[in-house]
Amino acid sequence: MAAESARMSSTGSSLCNFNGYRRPLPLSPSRFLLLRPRLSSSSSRSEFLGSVRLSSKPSNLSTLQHQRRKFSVLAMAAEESNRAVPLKDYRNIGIMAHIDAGKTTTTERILYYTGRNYKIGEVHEGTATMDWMEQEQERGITITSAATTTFWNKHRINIIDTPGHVDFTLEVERALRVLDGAICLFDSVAGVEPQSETVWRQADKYGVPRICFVNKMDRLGANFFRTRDMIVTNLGAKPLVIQIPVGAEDNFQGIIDLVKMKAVIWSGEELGAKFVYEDIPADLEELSRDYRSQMIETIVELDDEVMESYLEGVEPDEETIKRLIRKGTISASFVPVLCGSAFKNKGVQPLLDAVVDYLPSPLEVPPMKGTDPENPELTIERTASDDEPFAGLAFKIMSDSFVGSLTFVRVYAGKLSAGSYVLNSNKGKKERIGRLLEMHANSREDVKVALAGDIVALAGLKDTITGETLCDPEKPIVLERMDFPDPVIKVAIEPKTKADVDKMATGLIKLAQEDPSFHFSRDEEINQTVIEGMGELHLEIIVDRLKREFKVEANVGAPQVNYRESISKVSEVKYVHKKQSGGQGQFADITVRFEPMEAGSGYEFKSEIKGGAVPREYIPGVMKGLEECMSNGVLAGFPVVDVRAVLVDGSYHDVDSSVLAFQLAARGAFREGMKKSGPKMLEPIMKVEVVTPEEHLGDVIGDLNSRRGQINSFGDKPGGLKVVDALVPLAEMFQYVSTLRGMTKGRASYVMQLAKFDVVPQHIQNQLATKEQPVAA
Ligand SMILES: Nc1nc2c(ncn2[C@@H]2O[C@H](COP(=O)(O)OP(=O)(O)OP(=O)(O)O)[C@@H](O)[C@H]2O)c(=O)[nH]1
Repeated sequence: MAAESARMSSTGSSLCNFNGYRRPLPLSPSRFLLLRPRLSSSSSRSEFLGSVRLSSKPSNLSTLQHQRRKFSVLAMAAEESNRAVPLKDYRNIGIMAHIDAGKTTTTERILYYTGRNYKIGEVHEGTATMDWMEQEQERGITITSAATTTFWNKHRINIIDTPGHVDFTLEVERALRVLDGAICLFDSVAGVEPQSETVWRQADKYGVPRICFVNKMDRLGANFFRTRDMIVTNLGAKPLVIQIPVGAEDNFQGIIDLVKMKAVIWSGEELGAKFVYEDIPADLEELSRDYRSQMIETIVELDDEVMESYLEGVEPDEETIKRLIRKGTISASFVPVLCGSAFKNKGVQPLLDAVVDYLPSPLEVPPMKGTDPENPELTIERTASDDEPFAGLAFKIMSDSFVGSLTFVRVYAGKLSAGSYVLNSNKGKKERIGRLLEMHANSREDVKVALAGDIVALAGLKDTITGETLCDPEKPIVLERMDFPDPVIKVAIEPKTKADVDKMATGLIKLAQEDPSFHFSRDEEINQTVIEGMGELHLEIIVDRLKREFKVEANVGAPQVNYRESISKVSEVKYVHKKQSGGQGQFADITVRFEPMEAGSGYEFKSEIKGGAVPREYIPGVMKGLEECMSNGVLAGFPVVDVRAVLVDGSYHDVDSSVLAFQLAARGAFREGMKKSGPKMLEPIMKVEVVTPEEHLGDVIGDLNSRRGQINSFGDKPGGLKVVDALVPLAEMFQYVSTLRGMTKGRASYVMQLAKFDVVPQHIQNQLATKEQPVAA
C-alpha cells in the first residue's frame, strides 16, 4: 500500500486558541442564522511542488485492523486491475470563457460526438442538455456548473460546464479547483473579452493547464489571427498555433492541422457532418509552413536531443511533436490554439483529440495536499491512486427533485463505495454514502464504486457542504479549502403569506448550502430576512428559485450595498463594567487595544493577558462581547472588518465577576474603542467595462462620471466599437443595464466585477448613518 506521507507546514492555524482567534467577516448587521467559517486561501499547484517530505505518520492500528487493511488492499488491487479506464486516460476538464462565447454549444457538440447525447439541444431554442435548470433555459445563460462524464478514443472525459456571467464567478472558481485542465473558448469576432481575462487569471491562480479554442469562425467579422494576438496582449500568454482556419465567415470550411500538415474539411454544417483529411489548399501552403515552423521552433526548446536533431535539419516526427506539445501545455510553457465553429459543427472532433493528446491526466498534476485534522501543523498529501486512503472534495451541492440533494465530489485518492461510511473531516462527522451517481447533465447512472480521478454525485449526504473534505475515517485529512468571496449586495425579502414562512426558511437554508457566495440572515426584532449575494442577477435567480423550487411567493425590497466599517488608527481603551443593585453585583475591568489590519483580514482576537489579570474562564466572555459588536459598527450599524482586538490587561472581583460581566465590558470597550480609532465606512468598488458604438461614447462617459465613476482607460474593439474601463461604486450601478440600453438604443454592453473596497465619501457616510436598513417592498 502506498505510504501516507506527512509534511510540516508553517501555516497551521489555531482556530480555537484565544491568541490568534479569527472569525468570519460579519456580513449582516443583525443576528445570524448562518455563520460561515472564513476559509484559508488555496495555494497554487506549483507552490506545492516546493514542499519538503519529512516523515511518515506512524500507524497505531491493531493487528486485526492490520489484517483487515491487508485484505482490503488486496481487494483494491483486484479492483484496480478491473478499472475500466486506466487513470492515465482520465481527463477532468472545464470549459470556460466570456458570456456567450459558446461554452454550452461546444459542450453539447462534445456530448453528441462522444455519443452520449442522441438528441442535441440548441441554446437559443432552450433545450440544451447542460443548461438543465429552467431559468437557464429561459434566459439562455448558464448559471450552474453541470458535471458530465463521457468517453472519447477510450479516454474518460469528465466535463464541467461553467457560467460566464460575473455574478457566478464562484462557480468558475469551484470548477477550477477540481479540474486538471481546461478549454478556454473565445468568440473569434470579439476576441479576448473581459470575462475571459478574469477566468484566465483564475486558471493561473490554480495552475490549470489549458488549450484555447477560437470559436464562431463562421460569424461575420471572424478573425483567428487577431484573437491569437489578443491572447498575447490581453492575457500575457504564449499561444502555440497548432491549427489555422480554412476560410472564415460564410466560407469557413475547416482547419489545417499543423501537426499532420493536412487540411481537415467538413462536407456540411449539419450535426454529424463528415470530415476528410486532404492536402493543404495551394493558397494556404505558405502560411501553413510558416506557422508549422513557429510551432516546431517553440516545442523543440523543451527537449535538447530533439533540438539538436532539428538544428541538424531533422524535423521531429508526429509522435514527438505531440509529446512535446503535451509537455509544454502541462508545464504551462505555452497554450495550444485551435479553431472552429461549434454551432456549424466544425472543429469539435479535433478539439476532443487535443483534450486527450495535450491536457493532463490526474497522474500528471501534483498530488493533493491537506492537513491532519488532529494536528493542523502537519501537511499530508494524497497522490492520485486507488491504493491511497480515500480523500475527496465536495465542490458543489445541488437540490434535486428526485433524491433531495446531490453532492458533487472529486475523488482525489482511494475509492468510494456505495453503502460505506466516510468521514467529513471538517466537521468530524461520519456520513453514509447512499447512492453514487455518474452524472450526465440531467440524466444519471448508478455506480457502485468511484475511484481516484472520478467526479461523482452523492445522494443523501446529511451534513456536508461545499468545500468540505470526505475521507477514509481511519486516515483523516482536511484538503485545502476553497476561497469564497463575501457578498457585496443585499435585499430584504418577506414571504407573501404566513404559510410561506417555513417554506422560505427551508428554501434559504438549502440554497445557502449549495452556494457559499449566498448568505442570509434574519432579524427577529424587526421581523426581517435579508439575503446577500454577488450581484443583482445572482439574487434575482435566488428569488426565482425560491418561487419555482420551494413554491415561496415573496416580496423583495430594493437592492442595497453591503457596506463595511473599519478603523484607521490604533487605540487603547480601559472599560470598567460595575453594577451594584442589591444581591450579587457585576464587575469586569478590561483594557483592549484595537488595531487596523490589512484589507480582507476580517476580524481577529488576541489575548496578551499575563499572570491571570483576567482569569482564563472570563476571556470567552470578552471574545463573545466583542464578536457580537463586530456585526454592528458604530457609524451606521454595518459589519466591522479588518480589525484586531487585543485584550491587554484587566482586573476582576472574586465574587462579582462573571462571564456575562466581561461580555458587557467588552461591548462597552468596543463602542469607545471604535470611536477613538477613526472609524470609516467602506463600499465595494466595481471594475466596469462598457463596449459602445463611438457615437454614444460621450453619453456613456458622462453617465459614468455622474455615478462617481473614475475612467481609467479607453480602447478600440473590432467593428468601430469603443471600450471604456472605469471604477464605479456598486451603489451607483443598480439598474445600470436599463440606463445603458436606453442611452445607446441597446447597442452597448457592459460587464463588471468587484475591484476593491474603498472609503465612502463623507457626505454619503452621513446619509447612510441616518438611513434605515433594507425593507421588503
Ligand atoms: N455563429 C455561431 N454562433 C454560435 C457558435 N457557438 C455558439 N453560438 C451561439 O452563441 C450563443 C451563445 O452560445 P452559448 O453556447 O450559450 O454560450 P455560453 O458561453 O455557454 O453562454 P453563457 O452560458 O451565457 O455564458 C448562442 O446563440 C449560440 O447558438 C458558433 O460557433 N457560431
